[in-house]
Amino acid sequence: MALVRDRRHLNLRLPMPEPSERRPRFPLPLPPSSNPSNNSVVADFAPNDLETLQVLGHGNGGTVYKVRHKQTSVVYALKVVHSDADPMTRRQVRREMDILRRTDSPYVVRCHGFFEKPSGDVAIVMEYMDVGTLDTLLKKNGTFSEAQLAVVARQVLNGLSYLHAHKIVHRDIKPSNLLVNQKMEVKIGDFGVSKMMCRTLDACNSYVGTCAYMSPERFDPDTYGGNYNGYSGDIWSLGLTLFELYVGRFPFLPAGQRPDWATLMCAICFGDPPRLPGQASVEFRSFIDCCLKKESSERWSASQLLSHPFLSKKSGNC
Ligand SMILES: Nc1ncnc2c1ncn2[C@@H]1O[C@H](COP(=O)(O)OP(=O)(O)OP(=O)(O)O)[C@@H](O)[C@H]1O
Repeated sequence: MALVRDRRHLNLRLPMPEPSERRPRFPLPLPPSSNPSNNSVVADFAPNDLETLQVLGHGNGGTVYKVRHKQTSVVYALKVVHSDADPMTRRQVRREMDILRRTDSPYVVRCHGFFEKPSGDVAIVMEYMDVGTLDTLLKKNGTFSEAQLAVVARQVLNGLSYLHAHKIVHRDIKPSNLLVNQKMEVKIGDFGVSKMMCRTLDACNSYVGTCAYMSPERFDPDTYGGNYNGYSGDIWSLGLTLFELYVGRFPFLPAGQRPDWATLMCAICFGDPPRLPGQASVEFRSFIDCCLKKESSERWSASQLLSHPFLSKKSGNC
């Protein structure tokens, strides 16, 4: 049985090693991007260029700091994975670097550079998102209105549409991986368990990511869509994320119930998709239904959802 790490409420990860991805460690500098037209800025940073201001958070992949570039005073977020991290965590941060250096979208958190310290610590310099995550906002301000969710959904779908067009599956869409800034821009972050699909029929390992947000076909590919390719799994996770931001709690479990892996898996695979409360509009209900189709082949794609009527709701600040 997979290792279940229950670090905090609803953050159940199933970090299974992926045999196809057991690549040897490579020293920095990283291999060049396969996309020569990529103009995302991956600058030269040295550890001494940056001054640490505060800790922003801890994830499975390491610690994220708010830092300031000493010469330019520009503030960044610095994700550091320490040299003593387990091999899987180090593999994840290298995968995250590999993906971030290939992405260039206003809807994906921007990467400004990488470095490896002589101690073996590996660091990613990222754009600083000064509000935090959608999870932070939910805890601070309470639930989101439909108009706010339409704004969030449009931005995340633009990000997913970009990633999927570049054959990148995120595999861990959830409120704490969607970053927000003061301009109310929402960007996809944390690519630690993401995957670049090299071939059209590449299978996607089912047991990575946060299991609470996993789609039925990740647990049971034969019943819910056969060849699991991952793209529609990101849409399921987005549907659950928006649902949670609307009702203020994770949809599959009664309020206050502590989740365990088996209960969640049964609810996701054998139960009906969750239903929004009665006051939800027809458009929102339809949008969530299109994301939460249990049969993965019936789920709408990111580009289809971008033309769903729910997204034309009048905008509202997060
Ligand atoms: N670019 C960023 N700007 C501002 N804060 C950030 C940024 N990236 C991450 N953070 C903060 O650091 C925290 C930890 O991020 P990290 O990506 O390491 O893990 P996580 O997504 O919270 O957890 P997990 O690894 O379990 O998914 C985030 O929850 C967020 O609060």
